[in-house]
Amino acid sequence: MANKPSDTGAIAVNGLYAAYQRHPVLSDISVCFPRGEWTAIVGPNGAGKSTLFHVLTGSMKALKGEVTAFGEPIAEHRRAGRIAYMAQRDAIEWDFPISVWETVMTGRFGHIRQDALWRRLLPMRFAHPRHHQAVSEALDAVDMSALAKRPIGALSGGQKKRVLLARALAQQADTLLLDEPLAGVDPPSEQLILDVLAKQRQAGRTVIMVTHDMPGARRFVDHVVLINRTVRGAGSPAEMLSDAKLAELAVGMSSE
Ligand SMILES: Nc1ncnc2c1ncn2[C@@H]1O[C@H](COP(=O)(O)OP(=O)(O)OP(=O)(O)O)[C@@H](O)[C@H]1O
Repeated sequence: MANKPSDTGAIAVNGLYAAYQRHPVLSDISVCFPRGEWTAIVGPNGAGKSTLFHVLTGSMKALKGEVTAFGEPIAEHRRAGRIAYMAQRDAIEWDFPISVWETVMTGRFGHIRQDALWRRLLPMRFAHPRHHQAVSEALDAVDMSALAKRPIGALSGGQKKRVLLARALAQQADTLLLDEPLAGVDPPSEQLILDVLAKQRQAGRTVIMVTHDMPGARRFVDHVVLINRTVRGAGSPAEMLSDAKLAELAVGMSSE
């Protein structure tokens, strides 16, 4: 049974509909992502998982419905830089001639916007020391400090994922939205990313990730939301990730 939206959630979605042109993708999504917990969003290809993130991040407008974060409209929460988003790897132009450090620094833009005007006009290397500190900590967390000066086009697939994660971490947001952070990475990078996310959760952050990695989800997350165009279930990993439940999800049947 899908859980009902409530103010106790980091993010509460109520009666959400979304479509591309006239093609409906999300229908009557009502779900609550518990605060301070690590949630996996699971569903088959084309189920609308990324689309839900597009709505939560404000890059796509819902047709209908309401989304709140910590009890306030999510747009306010976003404006205050309290939601970080890690897109899928192909959302970035990797041939763009910028370094790993500069890419991670772009995660600070929400905070830099609040700096004094004279500081904002300076080149990025003169940004306030707290932004440098946040970038250094994020690069350390994903073990990429040694490659800080490397052009992003010269990274491996797993390194690119780590850079995207570091950019999200550099935002120092209280909620992390991660679209397939484990896709296409080798086992050491996967372990590192899972460890980083476990630490974020221990630090009290709310972590919400889309994943197809069932073993990782079973081992690590607190909560699972099943989506196939609408919410097909929400609950513990043991309950939601059983073979029977996943088989139902794949064919789009409701388990309720
Ligand atoms: N920009 C777009 N224009 C039109 N249709 C789109 C667009 N983006 C996605 N879609 C369609 O919307 C549906 C949901 O896509 P979405 O990317 O949200 O699914 P997903 O669950 O994230 O899938 P995957 O696991 O494959 O990443 C799919 O049928 C997809 O083809």
